[in-house]
Amino acid sequence: MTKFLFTAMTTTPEGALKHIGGGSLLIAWQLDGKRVLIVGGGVVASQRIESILTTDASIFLLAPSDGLIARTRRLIELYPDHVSHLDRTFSGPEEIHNMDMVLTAIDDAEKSRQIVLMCRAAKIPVNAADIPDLCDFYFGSQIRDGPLQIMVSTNGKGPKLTALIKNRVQESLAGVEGDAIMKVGALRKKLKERAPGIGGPIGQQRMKWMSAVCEQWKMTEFTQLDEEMIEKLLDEGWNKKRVPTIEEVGGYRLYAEDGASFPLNVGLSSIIAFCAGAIVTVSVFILRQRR
Ligand SMILES: C[C@@]1(CC(=O)O)c2cc3[nH]c(cc4nc(cc5[nH]c(cc(n2)[C@H]1CCC(=O)O)[C@@](C)(CC(=O)O)[C@@H]5CCC(=O)O)C(CC(=O)O)=C4CCC(=O)O)c(CCC(=O)O)c3CC(=O)O
Ligand SMILES: NC(=O)C1=CN([C@@H]2O[C@H](COP(=O)(O)OP(=O)(O)OC[C@H]3O[C@@H](n4cnc5c(N)ncnc54)[C@H](O)[C@@H]3O)[C@@H](O)[C@H]2O)C=CC1
Repeated sequence: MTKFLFTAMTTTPEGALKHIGGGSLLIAWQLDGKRVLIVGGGVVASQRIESILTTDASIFLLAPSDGLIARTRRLIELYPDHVSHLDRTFSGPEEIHNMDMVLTAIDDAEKSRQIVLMCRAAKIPVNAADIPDLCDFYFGSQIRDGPLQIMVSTNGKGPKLTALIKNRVQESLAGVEGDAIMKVGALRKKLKERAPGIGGPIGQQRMKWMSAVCEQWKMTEFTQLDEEMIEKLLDEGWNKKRVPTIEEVGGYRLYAEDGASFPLNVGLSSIIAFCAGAIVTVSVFILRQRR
């Protein structure tokens, strides 16, 4: 099945056309400086706050104090610069005025529907936790590691399964990806300084070289990059139109596999040291017993 989906994404347009419709657009929505209204203060609202806190949006949490669960209350206390509590029940269309996004998470389906319709009239994107059919977009199960963001969605068909599939994806990660991406980001920034310009032949060359480096280096090798090594990688690589190895830029090939959590050389020497220590301890113990 996975293969099938990949095929649809990567082969000819005719192949992709077979799978048109029925899905959602998966995008990373930038909310910097935007105003997000969350209506409700229960379990789902607290999850919504946590999701939106990963962005740079201003959150307005509209719910009566006596309906807040402890987690929501705590989030309001912890992040006063990001979350403003509006202590009341939803009163009418003026509540959505100037909002860029609205999320309802209330235990009142009729009110939720009314809020959605108000948002629709005002052209404000809206998610109603209890009415999938009326949502402009769905939430999904998320994995986050710095700039790495992975979302699993079943398009409203099986929310619990999203969490289980997310766990499987999480298990397949080495835990170094976020760090590696940060370093790749720093490398791309320096490359653009060295070879500036948007598009054109220089843009093509930059993309080709960056893609080649990403393909040939391991994730764990990227994590070693510091400013000095980045300069060397650009001197020896970009300037000479080739991809140097990690050793050539002053790093070392530490890991047997991307997922290995200890350096091979340190790992081996630790094992030898451990075995030697164990032999000495056992010998001393046996000698003492004999006396
Ligand atoms: C359509 C959608 C709208 C939206 O909320 O955006 C929606 C709708 C509904 N969920 C309901 C139930 C449950 N939702 C969860 C959990 C999650 N639900 C999430 C998303 C979504 N839920 C959107 C579609 C996502 C998709 O399919 O890809 C997750 C992924 C993200 C998040 O909410 O942040 C988060 C897991 C996060 C994580 O753990 O990683 C659990 C399990 C649990 O709580 O442990 C249950 C109980 C078990 C079950 O029903 O599966 C019901 C009530 C159904 C009823 O009354 O029977 C409705 C309304 C309905 O379906 O009518
Ligand atoms: N999308 C999802 O993942 C899930 C959705 N749900 C649905 O989400 C909804 C919320 O679930 P929970 O957070 O568990 O509910 P909850 O009962 O814990 O919280 C409801 C909150 O809404 C507030 N509220 C009610 N009417 C309000 C109004 N008019 N104005 C402002 N605040 C109001 C209450 O004070 C309370 O804080 C339910 O309809 C539930 O069926 C439930 C589980 C998962």
